[in-house]
Amino acid sequence: MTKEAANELIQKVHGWSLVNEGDTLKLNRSWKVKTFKKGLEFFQIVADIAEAEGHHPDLHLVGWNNVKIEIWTHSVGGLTENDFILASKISALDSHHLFRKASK
Ligand SMILES: C[C@H](O)[C@H](O)[C@H]1CNC2=NC(N)=NC(=O)C2=N1
Repeated sequence: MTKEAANELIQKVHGWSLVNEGDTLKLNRSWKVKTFKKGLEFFQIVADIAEAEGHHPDLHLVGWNNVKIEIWTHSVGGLTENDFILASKISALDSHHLFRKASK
């Protein structure tokens, strides 16, 4: 989709940002987790959604408690509606117990 279309849809997925990485549009969101293992727990829940959707995010767990998820569609080298659907399903998770308070 175009940058214009993405700019419209991004407003509907709370907490996510639109980034342009090497000319590829991606969705991006970060959290701070309480512990390293809670980060992995979060990834497991996200993995279950990804498998159910047949759409898979890039998962990063860096510096023990910084989780970043990027979503884009590799096959088109940019964003599709599926990326926004996956992002909103991740945001709808009840996973507050895994995160540090400040990072929401
Ligand atoms: C065959 C299979 O459905 C495809 O390879 C899917 C799997 N999950 C995917 N996930 C994402 N994010 N982008 C893709 O292009 C993609 N392709």
